Amino acid sequence: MEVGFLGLGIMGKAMSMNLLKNGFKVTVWNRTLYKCDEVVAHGASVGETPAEVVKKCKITIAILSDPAAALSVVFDKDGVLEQICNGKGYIDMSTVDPQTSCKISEAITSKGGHFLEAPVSGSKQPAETGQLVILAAGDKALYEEAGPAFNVLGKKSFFLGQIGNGAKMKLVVNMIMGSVMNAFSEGLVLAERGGLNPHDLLDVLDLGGIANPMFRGKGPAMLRDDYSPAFPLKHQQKDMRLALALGDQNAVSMPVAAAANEAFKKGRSMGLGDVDFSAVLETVKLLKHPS
Ligand SMILES: NC(=O)C1=CN([C@@H]2O[C@H](COP(=O)(O)OP(=O)(O)OC[C@H]3O[C@@H](n4cnc5c(N)ncnc54)[C@H](OP(=O)(O)O)[C@@H]3O)[C@@H](O)[C@H]2O)C=CC1
Ligand SMILES: O=CC(=O)O
Repeated sequence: MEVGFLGLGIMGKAMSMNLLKNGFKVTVWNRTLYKCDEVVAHGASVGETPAEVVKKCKITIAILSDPAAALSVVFDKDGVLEQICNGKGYIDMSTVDPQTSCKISEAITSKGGHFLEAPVSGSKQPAETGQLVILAAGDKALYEEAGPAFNVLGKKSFFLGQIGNGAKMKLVVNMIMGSVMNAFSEGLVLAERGGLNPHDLLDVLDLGGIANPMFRGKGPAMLRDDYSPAFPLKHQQKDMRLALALGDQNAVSMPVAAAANEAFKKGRSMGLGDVDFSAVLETVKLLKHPS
């Protein structure tokens, strides 16, 4: 199967490499062209524009930063809309809000194309090892057609019904993840300032009822101040912001998520937007040790 792939950031590069390794023919496009080099070295072709990729491929996948990027690649000059037509499918795996997904869906389907939103849960390493969780909604026939690609990219796919449900599920999951990361960061600092060994805290957490792969995976690096980006902090803050808007729309009070959003915003203001979201720990460390 020939697949188009738009966006070769942390996730897109890992996912397109996985498709190549598993025998898919892949044509890629990235706004910053040099980021295509590594996947081209592994056999990918390059399209000069999103439109050119869609023209060549029956199914095109995108995974881009945020709603503005997702909309730009579809609606701008040389964008997806210029070539999408009957018989072609477009799958947006970016984390966006349901309104953005609906706007893209309406535009694609008004041209006769098929659209699926399919944001993913799981980060750089699950993307590299094909262990993502795929949260799809929209065109069921396209979901089934994309099954062989989803089986390579993920360990489990969910079909959640109408457009918007995939985005909503992803935002709920990431709202919880961002809130938990803040509580974890406060715990690490509290343990250390309270005279405990934070490595002991990691061991204790790992044996109890709140044991968590995120604590196990990121905790030791956080204690070394190592924030190599797997999930950039700026994207986690975008997800908190979009989840809070969903809370607004549904009159759900979310004081914990609102506080977590503020902490990620603080992280951005400290210049931490491009490092891993676990760097929110630095916003807790900022508070002075009581004398
Ligand atoms: N990293 C992670 O752990 C996970 C991320 N996600 C979500 O997946 C998406 C991608 O994340 P990730 O790969 O980490 O992000 P990156 O920041 O590494 O990559 C972002 C991609 O979007 C492209 N892009 C940004 N703005 C534009 C624009 N205006 N027009 C065209 N292309 C644009 C970038 O192009 P360029 O190279 O030119 O800048 C790049 O290809 C996000 O929505 C994120 O929330 C979901 C699950 C896990
Ligand atoms: O969106 C981020 C993730 O780890 O999932």
